[in-house]
Amino acid sequence: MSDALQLPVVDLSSPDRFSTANSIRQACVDHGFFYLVNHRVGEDLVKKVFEQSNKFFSLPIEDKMKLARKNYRGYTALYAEKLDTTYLSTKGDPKESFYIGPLSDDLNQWPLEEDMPSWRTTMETYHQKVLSAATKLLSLIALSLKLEEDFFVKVGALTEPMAYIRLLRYPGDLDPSSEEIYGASAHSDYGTVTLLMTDGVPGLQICRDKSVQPQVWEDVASMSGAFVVNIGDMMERWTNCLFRSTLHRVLRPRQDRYSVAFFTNPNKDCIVECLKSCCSESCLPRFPPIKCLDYLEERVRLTYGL
Ligand SMILES: O=C(O)CCC(=O)C(=O)O
Ligand SMILES: [Fe+2]
Repeated sequence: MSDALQLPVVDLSSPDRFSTANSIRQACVDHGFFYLVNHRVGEDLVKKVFEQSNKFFSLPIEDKMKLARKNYRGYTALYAEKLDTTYLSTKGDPKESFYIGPLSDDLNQWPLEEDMPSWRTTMETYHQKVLSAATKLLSLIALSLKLEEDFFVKVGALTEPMAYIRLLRYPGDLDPSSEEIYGASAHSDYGTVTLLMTDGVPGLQICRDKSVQPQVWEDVASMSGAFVVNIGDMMERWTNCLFRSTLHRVLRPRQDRYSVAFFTNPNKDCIVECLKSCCSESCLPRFPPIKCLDYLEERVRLTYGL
């Protein structure tokens, strides 16, 4: 991994907001991916989330299946998801995951308190902290697009946003002869921004230009303590492809790999439509306006082959 790609670094706590906004713009135009540092999500909390995640995935499969995914929350077993929906031959991705959605409703599923006493509070705290980092980041993204800082607040995106934690485990001990090469097959994320933490085991790759064939894939180096942030498809639609929703995938690891993704999707009724600053007579909107929930439901349906 010595020649792995180093991404641009964005400092979320820098007092110079305009210069930070400029570096975000550059990173989103060039890569659609960057490292986020000084995000104020404590190291101890991140460590606890990985410990609790490890503990949950170590449970017997029967126990995990008691919390099987409902209403987009809960456990998905190995091979349940196929992120590359264009790839017809494989059975699904060899990873297991657990989703925790907005804390404001009662739809989340939690392991029994007596089995995992600090699970729920750890995940709830992480949800709140990362959402607040994402909210701050979105205000800088608004600035970077020459919009008012509170643009995403004003369009309702941040009123009860559909924000999800996805805990992930990619097993390292799969049958070496099995056909899957990828732990997570090639995909782009659906929402505005994703904030990813990993345990440092390599595997993440990005394809910077999805229109060039054959595709060129580059390894992404992890940076201890930093989030790897990437732009999702709704932000790509908002910016009329100025900001890229970059294709990425995860190679099947040689040892167990754990990661925690945080997907920031707008409020379910928020309309995502081309920003005025991103279109002109010579650069027409490439996508029609969509309602966030309709768009997400369609993407999730394809991922699960429903
Ligand atoms: O596990 C990773 O490093 C990436 C996960 C990912 O891309 C996703 O869950 O959308
Ligand atoms: Fe992803």
